[in-house]
Amino acid sequence: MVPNPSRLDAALGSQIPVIAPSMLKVDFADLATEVSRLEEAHAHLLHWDVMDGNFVPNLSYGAMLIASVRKRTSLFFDAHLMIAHPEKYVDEYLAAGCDAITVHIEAAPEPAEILQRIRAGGAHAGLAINPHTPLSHLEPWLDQCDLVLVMSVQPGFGGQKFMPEVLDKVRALRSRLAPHVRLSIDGGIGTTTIAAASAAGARLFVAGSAIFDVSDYAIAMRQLEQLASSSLEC
Ligand SMILES: O=C(CO)[C@H](O)[C@H](O)COP(=O)(O)O
Ligand SMILES: [Fe+2]
Repeated sequence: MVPNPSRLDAALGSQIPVIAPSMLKVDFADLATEVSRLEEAHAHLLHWDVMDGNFVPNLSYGAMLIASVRKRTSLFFDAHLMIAHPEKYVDEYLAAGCDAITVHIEAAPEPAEILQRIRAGGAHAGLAINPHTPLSHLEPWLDQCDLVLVMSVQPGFGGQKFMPEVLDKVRALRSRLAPHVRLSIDGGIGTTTIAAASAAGARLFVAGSAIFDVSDYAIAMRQLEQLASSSLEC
């Protein structure tokens, strides 16, 4: 299956909040079933957390696994590359069928070429920013991005506590710096935090524990969606 960027628009609508299940807490022994359960729960996309044990102190999976799941589903694939030297690997993620590929500004401080390569490969290009990195590092590249992912935990692990101080970044991006970019927030998003993230301007909400720690994924996702929708900033 080839990447199809227009499906992000279909998935996101204009300003409709979208929940992005993080494929970090799935049952990897039964991955195909997990993907079917998410499809049945009306997930629009899958968020793939790629960790290299170098850029972050944890190791997850890579392009081979994503490519094998690509054969089973047409869901939008949102790859979050928490890896050093992403320029060496981005082509593998394009070939694996990712529809959006996000690299960290801390791993690619001069990302123009990599963003251009992602777009040329037919995918949406995203930049992620860690909680303690100033927004000024992102600013020169915002007009070359389709997505910005604001980390609301230190990247590397699921199940961490949401850092409310990152909401200032979300607000600045939304209101001033990048009002047209799809704003994603990742880490500690759940029923007690999603409303604040939505009110600040996030529209794509990555959630791991808040979905996979609940037995019914559909109920978990619907509740998050409702909380996000009822708190949209004006
Ligand atoms: O990028 C990530 C971690 O680096 C994950 O997407 C994130 O942690 C999701 O998990 P949770 O919702 O449990 O915080
Ligand atoms: Fe992530």
